[in-house]
Amino acid sequence: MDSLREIEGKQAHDPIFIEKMNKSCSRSSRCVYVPGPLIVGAGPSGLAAAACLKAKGVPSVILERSNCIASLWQFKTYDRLHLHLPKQFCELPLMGFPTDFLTYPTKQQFVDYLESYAKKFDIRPRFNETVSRAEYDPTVGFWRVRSVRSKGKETEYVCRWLVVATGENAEEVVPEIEGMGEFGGDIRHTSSYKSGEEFRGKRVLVVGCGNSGMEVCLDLYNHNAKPSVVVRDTVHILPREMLGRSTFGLSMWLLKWLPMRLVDRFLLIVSWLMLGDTARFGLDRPRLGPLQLKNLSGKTPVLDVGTLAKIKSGDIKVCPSIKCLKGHVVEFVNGKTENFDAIIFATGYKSNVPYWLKERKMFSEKDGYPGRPFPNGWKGESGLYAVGFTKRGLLGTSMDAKRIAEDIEWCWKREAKHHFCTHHNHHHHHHHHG
Ligand SMILES: Cc1cc2nc3c(=O)[nH]c(=O)nc-3n(C[C@H](O)[C@H](O)[C@H](O)COP(=O)(O)OP(=O)(O)OC[C@H]3O[C@@H](n4cnc5c(N)ncnc54)[C@H](O)[C@@H]3O)c2cc1C
Ligand SMILES: NC(=O)C1=CN([C@@H]2O[C@H](COP(=O)(O)OP(=O)(O)OC[C@H]3O[C@@H](n4cnc5c(N)ncnc54)[C@H](OP(=O)(O)O)[C@@H]3O)[C@@H](O)[C@H]2O)C=CC1
Ligand SMILES: O=C(O)C(=O)Cc1c[nH]c2ccccc12
Repeated sequence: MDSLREIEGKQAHDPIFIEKMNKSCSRSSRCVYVPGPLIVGAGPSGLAAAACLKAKGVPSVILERSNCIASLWQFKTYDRLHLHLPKQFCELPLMGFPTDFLTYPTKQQFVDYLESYAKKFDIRPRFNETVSRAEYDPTVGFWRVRSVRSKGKETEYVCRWLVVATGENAEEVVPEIEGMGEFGGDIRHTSSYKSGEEFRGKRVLVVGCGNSGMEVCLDLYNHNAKPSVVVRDTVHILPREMLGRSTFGLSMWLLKWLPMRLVDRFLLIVSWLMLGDTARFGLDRPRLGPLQLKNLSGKTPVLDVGTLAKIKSGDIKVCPSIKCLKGHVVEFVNGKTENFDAIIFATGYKSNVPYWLKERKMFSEKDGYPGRPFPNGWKGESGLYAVGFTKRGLLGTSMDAKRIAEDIEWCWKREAKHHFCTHHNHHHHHHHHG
């Protein structure tokens, strides 16, 4: 709140911006000028970008649709979730995890870490503000960002830099299946699955065998539910650890010395020794190796935390694609039918950027990701940036955030110098309140 008052204060003092504002803010909505970058999304990516900017003396404003930071982690993940990459690969820039965290921090530990991260860098997002539209206005050289609050109140923010941090998991993906509306049981996405507790004794069909689907199956089994999993395609399952090290860490280390093809061969051999031939249980492997596939298509290998053993023992059944639903009956594409009490879609997420960002160059309309491949997706034109769209988890987020802050700092300092000699110099004599 204080930061906003300050912005409005500055705006009120600045004849140039009042003039621009009056000319352009034709809508009845409130208009706010943001002197630094505007960041959309207060997940790890938005926080990392704000912190890196702050460390370089650049103030920013974050708009977040939810009522707290890291809403994906706080509201849309299950209870038993831990980070599945070791902690050193999940730290944000400028502040490490506390030393007492174990290798794979719990989701609560990760959320606590993010809270103290926000506190340390004095990041106070504006909550309950959903960005519904953002467009570059070439006549004034600024981005116009419209946000909607709960009572339908609109604000138009005007800024020089726009940082997109809405994430790869902004909206749930649920397939259309014939008869879905009339299914007799509980039907939901993994984003609203908390624990197997409420499924005790129930027959549950989990659709999708990514990391979410596989772990939810195990959780259901541990709560004495009867889980089955739909596997429609090939999948790489790797043990989370091999040779006493994390598979991810070991892979990163080997990639320093060996080509990806050989590291993949190594991963597949060790996986075969540890897990056996997964195809025997209905889990065929893709033709490409796990790292090559991740690199080319973004498809993440499943890091097994015990699900495979339950598939082997027959406690978790593997099913083919669903053909249609009728009452409590699920018909599969192979013609077989089976009764279920609940269906959980572990079918993943998608970006929501094409819904609100009116821009055609940087982001692909099709999938809502930057068009340029890693590591060059972070920068667009006219002060547009993206953080956290690398398909490389929090490691990718950190890289993006650092680069963006460096880029904006350069521009910001140059502008500050320029303004200092002209009509904007009073900005720099203002004191911060609160
Ligand atoms: C179950 C699960 C486990 C994961 N585990 C790991 C892991 O162990 N290691 C790892 O590196 N990665 C992991 N990931 C990947 C995950 O993407 C990152 O951990 C991280 O959450 C990405 O941060 P982000 O800020 O980019 O996106 P998010 O965390 O999704 O944050 C984006 C924020 O933007 C907000 N937002 C969206 N649209 C708008 C809008 N229009 N207006 C305003 N605000 C908006 C959202 O409410 C949200 O708070 C996991 C993901 C999931 C789903
Ligand atoms: N412990 C951790 O740290 C965890 C991390 N994660 C991460 O979170 C992100 C999201 O993971 P997740 O939620 O698993 O989503 P993913 O997108 O990774 O997986 C979705 C799965 O659903 C399948 N699928 C999609 N549509 C259908 C359909 N119509 N019928 C059958 N299957 C379908 C996909 O298979 P197909 O290949 O055929 O498209 C894929 O296997 C990932 O980055 C993941 O690694 C998730 C859980 C735990
Ligand atoms: O949790 C995810 O899916 C991530 O985005 C990070 C990640 C998990 N497993 C991986 C394997 C290779 C590269 C990134 C990841």
